[in-house]
Amino acid sequence: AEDNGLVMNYYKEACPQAEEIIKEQVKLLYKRHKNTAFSWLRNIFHDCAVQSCDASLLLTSTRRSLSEQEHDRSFGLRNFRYIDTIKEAVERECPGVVSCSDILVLSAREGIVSLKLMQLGGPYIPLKTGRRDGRKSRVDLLEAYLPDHNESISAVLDKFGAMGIDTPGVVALLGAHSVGRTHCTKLVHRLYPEVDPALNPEHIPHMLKKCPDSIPDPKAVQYVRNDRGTPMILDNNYYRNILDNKGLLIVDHQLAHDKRTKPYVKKMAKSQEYFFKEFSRAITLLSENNPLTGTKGEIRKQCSVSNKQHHEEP
Ligand code: HEM
Ligand SMILES: [Ca+2]
Ligand SMILES: [Ca+2]
Repeated sequence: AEDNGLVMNYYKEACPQAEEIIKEQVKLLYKRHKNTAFSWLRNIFHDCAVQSCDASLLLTSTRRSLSEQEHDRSFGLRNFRYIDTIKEAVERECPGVVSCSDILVLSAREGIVSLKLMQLGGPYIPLKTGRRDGRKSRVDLLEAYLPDHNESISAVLDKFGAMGIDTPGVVALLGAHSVGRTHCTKLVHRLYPEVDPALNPEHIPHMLKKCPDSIPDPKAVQYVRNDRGTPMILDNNYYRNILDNKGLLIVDHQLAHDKRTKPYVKKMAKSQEYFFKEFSRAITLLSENNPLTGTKGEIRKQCSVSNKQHHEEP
């Protein structure tokens, strides 16, 4: 990320209020729908890790192409319509200036603020801007970039390593699972036909109560909270959970047991400060993955459709 074309406060001339408007909108949305903060945090992973922070994630399906949102690894992503709310607020002030990819990245930063990171002594993460929006959804490439919930730690480290994110960075990013939820579809293989013996027996009754069916109705909203202790707070409780065998996903569990990652898990479980330091470093790296700058890409008018599509299908 030496010179990727991104700069601090890219919009200072063309739209000086941009970052403030995004901050205000994320705050207002959080007041009305707390779970929007989880979405902004998850979005930065699902967009930036898939080739580029180019807002490819935000494109919906068209006649010709399937959206990344429709992939099984995107299951549970939500609140996209509120990205439009933020974009519309920015467009009212400066039409056609601020990219959806910058909105996605900055909303993640503000979502992190809503999740109390700063109140706990964490930093306000300074992030560069100047990203432009891609024109295509990359569903065909998604599996090559986004690890699945049961992937090996080796594969996870490789995928993040390709973005320049090292082992402590990966361990810190998975700390995002200190908030939000996981649907039963991603968990039932650990409960049925028999309970995974690696799970903490104290955690099992709760999981069985929340996921009572071995084949959950995909339409029913059945889920377990990622961190029962502090579900709305981005803290280091995740690391204590996974060391205690209360990690929900196989990757969460493995993170606490693989010899490459375990030392960092222990360190982050002990030190909130160390977690915050690594987390903000890794979020910065993730946010700068392979951006489109200069004359590449476009500034989308509406985040869910590329500009060309916008004209073809009004
Ligand atoms: C190996 C990497 C990862 C895997 C396999 C993974 C997988 C998952 C899965 C399966 C869920 C549950 C979705 C659902 O059922 O609704 C989830 C939730 C979540 N993930 Fe990850 N994740 C990974 C890394 C990350 C990273 C790096 C971040 C952010 C920096 C992140 C943020 C979140 C958040 C905030 C939620 C809760 C979403 C909500 O409540 O709406 N994850 N993840
Ligand atoms: Ca992308
Ligand atoms: Ca928590």
